[in-house]
Amino acid sequence: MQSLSPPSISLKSIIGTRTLSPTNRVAPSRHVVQCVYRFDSANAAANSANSNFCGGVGCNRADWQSSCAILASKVVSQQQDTTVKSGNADNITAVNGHQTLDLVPIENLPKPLTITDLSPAPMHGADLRVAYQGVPGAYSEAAAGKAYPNCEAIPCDQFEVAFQAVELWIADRAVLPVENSLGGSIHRNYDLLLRHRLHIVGEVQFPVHHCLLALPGVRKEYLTRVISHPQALAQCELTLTKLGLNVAREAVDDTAGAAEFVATNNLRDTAAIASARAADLYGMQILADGIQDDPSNVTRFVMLARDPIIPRTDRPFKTSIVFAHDKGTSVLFKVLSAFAFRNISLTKIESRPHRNRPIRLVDDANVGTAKHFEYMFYVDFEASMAEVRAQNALAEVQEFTSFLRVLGSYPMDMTPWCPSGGD
Ligand SMILES: O=C(O)C(=O)C[C@]1(C(=O)O)C=C[C@@H](O)C=C1
Repeated sequence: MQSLSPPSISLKSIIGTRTLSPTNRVAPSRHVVQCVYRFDSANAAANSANSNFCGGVGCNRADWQSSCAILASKVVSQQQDTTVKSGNADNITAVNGHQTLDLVPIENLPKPLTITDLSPAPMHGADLRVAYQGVPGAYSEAAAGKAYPNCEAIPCDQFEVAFQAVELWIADRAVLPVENSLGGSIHRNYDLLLRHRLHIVGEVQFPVHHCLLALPGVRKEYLTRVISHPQALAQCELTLTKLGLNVAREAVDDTAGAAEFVATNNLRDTAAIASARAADLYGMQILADGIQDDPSNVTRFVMLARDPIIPRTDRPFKTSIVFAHDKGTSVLFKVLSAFAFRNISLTKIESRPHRNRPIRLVDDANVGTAKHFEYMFYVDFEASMAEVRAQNALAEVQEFTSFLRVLGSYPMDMTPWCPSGGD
């Protein structure tokens, strides 16, 4: 990943802040159903017989019991002419051969929430409000539209702000990228998943189709740098080189923000990697289309909510967990065998530093002190927490681990594969 070289670009300085009006807020729902996941093997069969094992809330066992609540809020869909809506079929038009939403003048685009905007306040429920990181035209906005077609997408200037927007009832959901097929994991969001108490309630896999954008009239030869989100730069690295663009790469907070930055500052020596929709929104021309190094470039986003959904067995589900062990990686094989013995496929393993205890010292009087790095392991597996085999697997995992948390059990994205479709 390229880091910013001086002068660094602060998107905050170009997008400013926004004060929330009362109508920008979400009322807490009154319809709340409680439920609890139990991984106790002795209770597993009973839990499964009681199809959604709702009703019990007491977490009187170990800390790996995740008690939770299901929000049964009724969301009223309502069109608001002044707001950019992601994925609303009525607004879609074809521009430059791409599907885009109707264009909105830049000054009317919603400004991203910042950390200083976050204050909880009730509101009278309208559309489902979905927080994403970036500015309008970001892939995350489009992913929010795919996940919740009639939602009101709320831009946030940082991932952390999107988490907090949901926790403080400013938004109902957050849609955040966790991994890309070329660029790999978005580590920041793994760390934030652990730090916050939100639940994963769904996933969307979104085809990411990058364009090289410049101001109208600018030619490739004028360019001295390319700016974008570090993931986008990584996903286009080979193609940029093939295009002869051996110029500086600079990282900014999001792809559409890069386009906005070039447009706002009238930079004729700088290109942005972003979506065709960002080109439309910020008045940029597309110098090159489809510049991702692999045509089937896909980013996986997770949807987060304050409360989990009830796991089911009538469609494919995935479950995401995070665990740690006092003795570090030595336990990994045992943990993973709990899934292998039950024929449960893992779809992802990620490890991150154990922030509370990053180093374990092992003293040996004869040879000195070994310094082992400690990790948090994130695992996604293909089963629903409503299945006995998943409950039994987690009961076993719990025996080997000192910390275990279920991040969510949610439907897998099974939408038909269309790699060139999204931007
Ligand atoms: O910058 C954006 O447009 C984003 O939505 C962020 C993001 C990411 O974080 O990976 C999302 C999808 C693409 O992989 C590139 C960037």
